Amino acid sequence: MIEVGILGASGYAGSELVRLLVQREDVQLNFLGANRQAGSAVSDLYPNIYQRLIQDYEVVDLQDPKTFNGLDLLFSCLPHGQSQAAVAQAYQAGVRVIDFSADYRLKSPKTYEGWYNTKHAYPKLLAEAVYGLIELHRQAIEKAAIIANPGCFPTAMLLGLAPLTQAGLLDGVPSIIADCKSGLSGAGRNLQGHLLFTEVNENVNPYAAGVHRHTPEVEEQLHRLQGSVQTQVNFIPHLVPTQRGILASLYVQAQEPITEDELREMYQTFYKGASFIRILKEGIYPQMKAVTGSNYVDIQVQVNERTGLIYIFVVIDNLIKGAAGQAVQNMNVMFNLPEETGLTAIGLLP
Ligand SMILES: NC(=O)C1=CN([C@@H]2O[C@H](COP(=O)(O)OP(=O)(O)OC[C@H]3O[C@@H](n4cnc5c(N)ncnc54)[C@H](OP(=O)(O)O)[C@@H]3O)[C@@H](O)[C@H]2O)C=CC1
Ligand SMILES: CC(=O)N[C@@H](CCC(=O)OP(=O)(O)O)C(=O)O
Repeated sequence: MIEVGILGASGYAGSELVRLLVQREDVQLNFLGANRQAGSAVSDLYPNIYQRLIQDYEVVDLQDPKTFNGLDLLFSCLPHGQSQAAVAQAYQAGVRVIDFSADYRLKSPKTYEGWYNTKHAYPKLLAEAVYGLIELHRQAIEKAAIIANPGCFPTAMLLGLAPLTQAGLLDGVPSIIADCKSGLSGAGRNLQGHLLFTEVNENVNPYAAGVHRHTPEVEEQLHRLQGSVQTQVNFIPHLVPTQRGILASLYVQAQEPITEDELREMYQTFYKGASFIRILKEGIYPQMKAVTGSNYVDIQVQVNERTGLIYIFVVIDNLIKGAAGQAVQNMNVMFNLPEETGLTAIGLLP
């Protein structure tokens, strides 16, 4: 039995994690932490899991050593900034932790402070954290004490760009365009900004173009693959009126000729054995809906021989592969379980 505790269980990402874990016989939920929702019943807030959970959300005191008694793993689904101390306390108590926030994703405290306008109080711990993208860092994840679960947009962008980068096809490319769309649950339950139905329904708009905080996260990972600081990412997120889902459309100027068949084969080879990556057949474009409710990642590649541009399209469910599903995948690998355990549901379509 894996005994886990969840902080931020009442949020969208945390509740998706609860939904995935209550269906597991080999996982025990020791506590479900919350802030404003503390004291309310889980099933009042999330009636979809009504019959499974009768416990209430609670305020979790991480200063109390009893909190960590018997705990094998802490999930922190807190907002960035709030997670820093929680992760450090779990680490100091010898409990492994998976952090959903961005607090431990960047290796440089200076970069973190620059993009998040928050000082990092535990800069030494950044070296301990493993970036939890299993398709790239499996071996380190197996042994990790701290997992920095990747951001939802970076998950889609990096899975789309990794094969190309690994093959050296991004070398010498000064910049790429990452045109991304996200559903509304990406903003969390505690509504950031003006996500009123009347404003977002039947509407699409870009935001934070070129200045979104996921930019350094993607660049840092790409540069690790490139072996040096090279390609810059123009990341332009858009809000679309879906509940869930991310579509990343990535545009890269090819430096040398490559055919679409060669490119597709390169992706198939790179992701051979990757349980959740589906490289689609020629002519089929990925759709958000096809992965909604699942941990799958659908990818298509295309070469425009006229313009020399490579197109890569990636879809994920932001709350599953972009958050809770990826975290469960990491947990499975950390505890020597088959990676797919509890994650094999397929998407909901229509
Ligand atoms: N939504 C998404 O698609 C994704 C989210 N993430 C990351 O996951 C984390 C959670 O995001 P999300 O679920 O969307 O956000 P929500 O706003 O929906 O949830 C935030 C959670 O944190 C709790 N919380 C906030 N402040 C405190 C505090 N001071 N003490 C204790 N609990 C607190 C809230 O409790 P309460 O509601 O009771 O106040 C709630 O449970 C973030 O770091 C986010 O960046 C990562 C990938 C994708
Ligand atoms: C639609 C929307 O608002 N999305 C959020 C994504 C937030 C998120 O989930 O952040 P992490 O993945 O870094 O944890 C945003 O753009 O800020």
